[in-house]
Amino acid sequence: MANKITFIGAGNMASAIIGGLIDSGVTPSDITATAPRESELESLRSRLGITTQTDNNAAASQADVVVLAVKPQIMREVCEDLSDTIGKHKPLVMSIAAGLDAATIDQWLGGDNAMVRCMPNTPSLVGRGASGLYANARVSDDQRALATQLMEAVGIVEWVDEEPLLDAVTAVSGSAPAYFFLMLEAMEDAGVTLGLPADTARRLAIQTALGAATMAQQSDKDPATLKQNVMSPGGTTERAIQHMEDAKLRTTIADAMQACAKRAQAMSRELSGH
Ligand SMILES: NC(=O)C1=CN([C@@H]2O[C@H](COP(=O)(O)OP(=O)(O)OC[C@H]3O[C@@H](n4cnc5c(N)ncnc54)[C@H](OP(=O)(O)O)[C@@H]3O)[C@@H](O)[C@H]2O)C=CC1
Ligand SMILES: O=C(O)[C@@H]1CCC=N1
Repeated sequence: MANKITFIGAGNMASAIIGGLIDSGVTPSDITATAPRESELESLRSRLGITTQTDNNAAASQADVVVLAVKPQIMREVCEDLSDTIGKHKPLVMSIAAGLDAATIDQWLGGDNAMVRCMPNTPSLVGRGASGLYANARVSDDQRALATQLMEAVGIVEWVDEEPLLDAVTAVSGSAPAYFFLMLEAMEDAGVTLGLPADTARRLAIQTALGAATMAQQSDKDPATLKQNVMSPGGTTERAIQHMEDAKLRTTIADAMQACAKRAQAMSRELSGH
């Protein structure tokens, strides 16, 4: 990938994608990241060898792809400040912000931009990311291929044809690493209550999560069948799963994901004003 990529914002999500891109073979000097504080950039520069800048416009003016990776709440201010530079150079603009639609960001950038909205997740850092992508009508086939290539360097890519579906992607994968981390926390705590040392419980729970996800990915059986295969009639797993069903764990998960998608929609209304 010989394109110059600039990340506006160098926090958790940008550094996860950048780390994954470098591991996948992208030349560090082709990547620039910006943030207001030199102290935050210094550690990224020394750890990853990328170029850093505190000046968003200077960084964007060099780029074929500008990835907007700041918090949604400051996106307007950042975009309005970048609008002249983006208007002049017309890079492909990718936003990874939750709940901010492409048309609003395009308008803040001055309009008529090729925009890809992307909902990535933090496992991008280890090449196991999952990203949902949506392109506006100005994105060319080559730019679409470039966005795919960029995010496939750090995981899998699923394109959606309708932009609101990105709120569903946020619920299913963008926010979802946190659901699994919560499960790991709870399993470690319960393992300790049952008498295991914390580090032993943590290692066993993590390996089991990895093993189950790998089986689900590689098997031709669906998750329900794989679950059934662990459950001997009258055995231990059946008792555990029955407890989860009685406690309405499925409903809790469904409600949590609805709340996640609704929050993305509400953020969009709050921040775009429509
Ligand atoms: N974290 C996640 O799992 C995911 C996040 N996202 C989206 O990614 C975006 C970033 O989230 P996340 O990485 O978690 O947030 P962080 O707060 O970790 O990162 C935001 C970055 O933007 C920098 N920043 C602040 N103001 C400016 C500015 N004016 N110009 C340039 N950079 C600036 C911050 O610097 P400083 O620290 O100095 O303020 C920081 O480096 C959000 O829009 C979020 O919705 C999407 C999917 C998953
Ligand atoms: O919590 C958030 O708002 C961001 C978006 C998806 C994951 N983290």
